[in-house]
Amino acid sequence: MLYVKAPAKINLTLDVLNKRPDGYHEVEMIMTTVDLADRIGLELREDDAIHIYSSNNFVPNDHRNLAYQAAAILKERFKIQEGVNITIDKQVPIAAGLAGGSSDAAATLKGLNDLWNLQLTLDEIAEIGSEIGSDVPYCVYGGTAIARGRGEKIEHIEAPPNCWVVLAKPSIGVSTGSVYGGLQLDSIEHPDTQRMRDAIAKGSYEEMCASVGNVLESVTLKLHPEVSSIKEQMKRFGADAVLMSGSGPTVFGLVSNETRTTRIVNGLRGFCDEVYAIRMLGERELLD
Ligand SMILES: C[C@@](CO)(OP(=O)(O)O)[C@H](O)COP(=O)(O)OP(=O)(O)OC[C@H]1O[C@@H](n2ccc(N)nc2=O)[C@H](O)[C@@H]1O
Ligand SMILES: Nc1ncnc2c1ncn2[C@@H]1O[C@H](COP(=O)(O)OP(=O)(O)O)[C@@H](O)[C@H]1O
Repeated sequence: MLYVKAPAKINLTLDVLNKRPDGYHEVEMIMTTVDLADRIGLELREDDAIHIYSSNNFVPNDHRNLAYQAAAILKERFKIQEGVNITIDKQVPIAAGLAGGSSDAAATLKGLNDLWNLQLTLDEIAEIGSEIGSDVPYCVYGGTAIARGRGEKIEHIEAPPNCWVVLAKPSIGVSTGSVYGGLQLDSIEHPDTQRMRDAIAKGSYEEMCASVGNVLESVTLKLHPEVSSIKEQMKRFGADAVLMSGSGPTVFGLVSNETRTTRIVNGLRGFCDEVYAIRMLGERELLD
């Protein structure tokens, strides 16, 4: 069995520039990997089948699973006669704005590239990943990056200043498509992506905290007011910056010290079922 890590991401910024004729939105967003990951197990089968196993009942076990789609696309493109058992040890909250499914797909592509000896480069794997979902190419590389286009054009940047990240996921799932669909393009308050980029380049934690922003936040907050109260609680307990990740509903808080991190986690436990205190993992080479 080959095991591959599939880490979650958070969006430090997420801006939407316009809506494209193909229905997708042109984005500009800074993403960074955090230290919370699914573990994907890959085991080849002699027959032609792809089987998904997961102890989490919310993980689809058929073609709807993005890891299944990753295996299917490689099998078809490279005419592979073998099948594969894919075991997903789910640690990343589902439908949360943390790219868990996309990261599972990316890890499956990378693992099968090795097992089937396909000798694809990371760029080639990312290109194939873009057919599965907009976030998959970023997940193939991991680390810290600016994503553009519909999310698939990746520019790597340096890691942000390290800090604690508190994640709080309310027990609702959010559909990414309906959040993008609910966006009022003429009344967007754009985050300052360049300011975030400069803050990261300077290694300034304070500037980074002052520059977070996500245009999808107001859409999800309207649909799910509980996200708003989690944001308020996180601020009240002392996070230095608080933002929703991706299309939500997970809220993350950035915190510079451990004592305050513990206080925030304890404070949130009464309000929210899923709370995690983790670290940023913004360097690509730390991922394996
Ligand atoms: C919002 C973000 C931010 O990182 O992440 P999540 O909240 O999913 O983690 C991403 O843009 C999500 O990427 P991903 O989840 O891969 O989206 P896809 O499967 O490609 O698309 C799902 C749906 O979202 C909408 N969509 C997605 C990406 C984009 N740039 N414009 C869009 O309008 C489309 O309606 C599409 O049908
Ligand atoms: N491997 C997977 N893990 C989790 N969800 C998956 C997976 N494959 C497909 N899905 C489906 O994709 C949807 C979005 O899941 P996920 O990738 O966790 O969220 P997000 O895109 O918000 O980060 C879920 O509703 C789930 O049914």
